[in-house]
This record gives sequence, structure tokens and C-alpha cells, in this order.
Amino acid sequence: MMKIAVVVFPGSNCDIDLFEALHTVCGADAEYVSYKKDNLKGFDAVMLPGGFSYGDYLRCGAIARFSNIMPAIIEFAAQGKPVFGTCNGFQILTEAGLLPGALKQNDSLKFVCKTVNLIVENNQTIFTTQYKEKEKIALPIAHADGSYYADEETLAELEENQQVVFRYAEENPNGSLNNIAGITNKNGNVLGMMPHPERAVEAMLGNQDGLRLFKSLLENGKVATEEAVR
Ligand SMILES: NC(=O)CC[C@H](N)C(=O)O
Repeated sequence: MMKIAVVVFPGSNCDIDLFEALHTVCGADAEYVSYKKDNLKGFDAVMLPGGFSYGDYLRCGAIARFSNIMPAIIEFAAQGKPVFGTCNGFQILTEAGLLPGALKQNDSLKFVCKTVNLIVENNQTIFTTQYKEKEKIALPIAHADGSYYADEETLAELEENQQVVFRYAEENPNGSLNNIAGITNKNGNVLGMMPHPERAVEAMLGNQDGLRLFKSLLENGKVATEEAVR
């Protein structure tokens, strides 16, 4: 079974949701890993939770990116192993240079907390095979800095390589360019997204649209990891 690291930074507040989605709901082998650690030995995938790491001082994710654990995450990603970041996790991945572009303050200059519709633009990533192509799903968002920005050249490249995985459907809640809600790196093994799939995994709570993201990874991730180390 895949072993998944849930990295905890000072100020993370979605780490428990992420852990429970993996462990309790999916029955996966998940483990909390402190930002103080300097290695990811024995893990097959790494997940960065949402929250307010270092109180969002300077810029969201800008301080967390200098944590002890980051060189190990960068190396892990370079080996082609699965790395996932939601919300603040996405911000940390862009700050660390593992994903292109940046997350700016929402156009409204307000914190936005609601459920939005998304289109699954790429269901061929290791994180999305259980969705249908162009499927419309609903996921919660909760952020102040979710406006995706990249220069024109980078945007064109993202579109051409099918790196845009999730796009806001009818309504763009934050001003993201090209309605981008989630992207992968060129290799497809690093996914960052502003919406929170871990908050939509239980029928009792009214939405299970996030569940298939974790199930996709659990189904495909082990293969991806084995291919990466070969
Ligand atoms: N839920 C989150 O991870 C929020 C991320 C970040 N603190 C923001 O407000 O943009």
C-alpha cells in the first residue's frame, strides 16, 4: 500500500482534514510529517495541506518554502513521485518553484469561502483518472490569495501541455487568469489547486466530489512511484 506524508507547517489548519480523508475515508496509510524533518524516506506520495503557514506573513507560503522539509520535497518531486498541494499547499508549491506562476490576492480583496463549480480539464493525470473528461464537479474554496497569475508565455505553455487540470466553471471567484483553479508541473507528478477536495469526501456532509482525487492517486500512485525510481 502507498504510504502518504501529510506535511504539517506552523499554521496549517487543514492537515487533519487531509489526513482523515486519506486515512479514515480511503483507508490509506497516511502519516503526519513535521516541517522540521529533513527527509521523506519510506513515503510514496507527499501532500501539503491548506492553512495559514507562518500567519501568511510576507506572502502566503513564502516563509514555509524555506522549511527544513522543503529540499526533501523538491527532490521527491524531481524523482517524479506524486506531490499534491491544496490551497496554502498550492501557494507553497508555487513559492518553492515546483509549480509555475503565483497566487495573488483575490480580485475582491476579500476572503472567499463557498462551494464553486469546476471543470475537470485533464482526467489523464495520476490525480484525476476517476473523473470524466470535462466533468463538472463542485468543491469548497476558502482563501484570500487564490488569484492565479502567470505571464502570457507560461499560460500558453500550461494550456498547450494540458497542465490546467481544474478550471472554475461559471463563476471565477478570485480573478484567476484563464479561470485556473489547479495545475500540474510539466511532468504531471506535482498538482496544486486552490479548492479543497479533502472537505468533500463524505456523503453525510453533502459532497463527495473530492473523494475521487484521492482514490485516483491511491490507484495510480504506486505505479507512478515505481516508474519514477526505475
Ligand atoms: N485555506 C487556505 O489554505 C487559505 C490559504 C491562505 N491562507 C489564503 O487565505 O489564501
